[in-house]
Amino acid sequence: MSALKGVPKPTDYPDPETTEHVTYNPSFADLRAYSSHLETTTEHESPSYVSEYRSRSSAATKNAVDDGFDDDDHAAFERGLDWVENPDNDVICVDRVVGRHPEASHVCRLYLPKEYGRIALAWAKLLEPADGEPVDFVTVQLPDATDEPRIRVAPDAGVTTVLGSDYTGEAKKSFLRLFMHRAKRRGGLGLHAGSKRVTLDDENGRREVGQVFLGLSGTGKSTLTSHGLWLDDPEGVEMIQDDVCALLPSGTVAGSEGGGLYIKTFGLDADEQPELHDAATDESAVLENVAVDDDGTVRFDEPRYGRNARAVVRRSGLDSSADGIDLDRVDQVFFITRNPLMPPIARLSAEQAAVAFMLGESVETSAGDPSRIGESIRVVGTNPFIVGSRGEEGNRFRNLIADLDLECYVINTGAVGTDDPVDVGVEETVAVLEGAARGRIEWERDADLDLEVPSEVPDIDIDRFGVADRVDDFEAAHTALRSERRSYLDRFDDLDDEIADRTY
Ligand SMILES: Nc1ncnc2c1ncn2[C@@H]1O[C@H](COP(=O)(O)OP(=O)(O)O)[C@@H](O)[C@H]1O
Ligand SMILES: C=C(OP(=O)(O)O)C(=O)O
Repeated sequence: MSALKGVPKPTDYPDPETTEHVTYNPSFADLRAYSSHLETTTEHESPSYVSEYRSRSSAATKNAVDDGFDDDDHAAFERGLDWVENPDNDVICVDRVVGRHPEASHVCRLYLPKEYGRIALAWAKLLEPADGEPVDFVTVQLPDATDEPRIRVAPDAGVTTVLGSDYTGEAKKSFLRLFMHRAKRRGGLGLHAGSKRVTLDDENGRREVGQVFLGLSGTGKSTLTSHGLWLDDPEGVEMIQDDVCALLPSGTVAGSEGGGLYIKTFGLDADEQPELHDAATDESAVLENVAVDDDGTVRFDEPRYGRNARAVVRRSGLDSSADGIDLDRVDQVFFITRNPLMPPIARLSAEQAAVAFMLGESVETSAGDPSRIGESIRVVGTNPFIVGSRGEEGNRFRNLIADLDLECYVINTGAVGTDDPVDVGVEETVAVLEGAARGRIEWERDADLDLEVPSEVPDIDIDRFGVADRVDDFEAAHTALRSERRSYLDRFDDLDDEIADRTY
């Protein structure tokens, strides 16, 4: 039993190099072997697993900054530490690095029971190996420790204990949450966002456009950052990062995961998303909660184990991956929404962008709370992993983008309209993004929405997506939405008034 009271520091955990019962940095092959009893091997020779927990347990997650910890919370850390220290346990420990930029790079250490090698395998493929630097973040994940999940995060110490959940996303997000927290402590901001670089060569000459996409889990960051926009050489797209970035005061958008992506696979279609489909059917992928028959046939179209089916795909297996994970310069920021009263794209002023950031309008997806799929939600920064004041987060976002000459847009990747809704499909969003990158969208003021919306987008019939035409009593719905937005923003005491005053 550890003598420690409270939250351990990373250095309080046993040294995996010298502790006999800890298997340190096993190979991918070994990690796979430890979970062979849980594996169905796919037709592509990749391993596939089914987990008991198939999404994050957000309601069971507390952090010491926002929630305040009592003895019970501290006991969760002691439980994790005791388990790692106990020589009777078969412990594996894997080190990885999150982030490559010198101002946003941290060594992460994950401890797990050996039989859950599959979690370490999937997670280790997302990140890059560490090179012996001191450890910054530690997570202990013990899926069988409790009947109900309990996830406790101590941001300043850099440690997380996950009890009772075997979902790989808990390990993944435990480190990314702290990566974002450290970026904020250093004057930047962690973003739940992906980034890409689009190279264009058209009548306006050769140029590169850096794009960043902020969105809630399951709303399109990976899909849109990985998509090649159907461009042909010498034009092209590079996926730089798909999930979490750090906006540094210099304007650089530093990436976090240098090894792979944790993509959603339900409905993954070879024609619609060729790059991701190829990567998910590569031997190097790790599948979770995907329908795989006993003979190894993979069925991405079947929600056999729920809709939050996932694959870890390697950047090396993804055609659109860039070598780097940092975007030196961002030109365009897209807020992904799923609010049915929003058009497929609207152009925002810098002040409206800070409003969009704060509103974080979306709907619940299978990655968040599967029991509430489709319900409207607001999450500041579309980032459920913020630690600390949300209002200050909005002020920081506005201050950081104020000096960068950015174009900001909100895009709706869900349905437009409530009474006669129409889905904005991936192909339509991709056309909108290509139009925005080339500067070929014609804009007009929409008096109903009080926003700038497209009158023309090359290759799609944008008139099909008129919001007011698809809502029976649009005026009443829009008035209610505006006042709801305003009272929501009023809840953030420390949000600067000039941001709240720009509510659209
Ligand atoms: N217009 C759209 N744009 C992006 N994704 C869409 C769109 N319509 C439907 N989808 C689906 O939504 C899901 C988005 O998941 P993903 O890209 O993994 O989200 P994230 O990376 O934000 O967690 C995919 O299953 C994708 O096929
Ligand atoms: C892993 C998760 O996040 P994302 O969908 O952003 O990959 C998750 O929320 O479970």
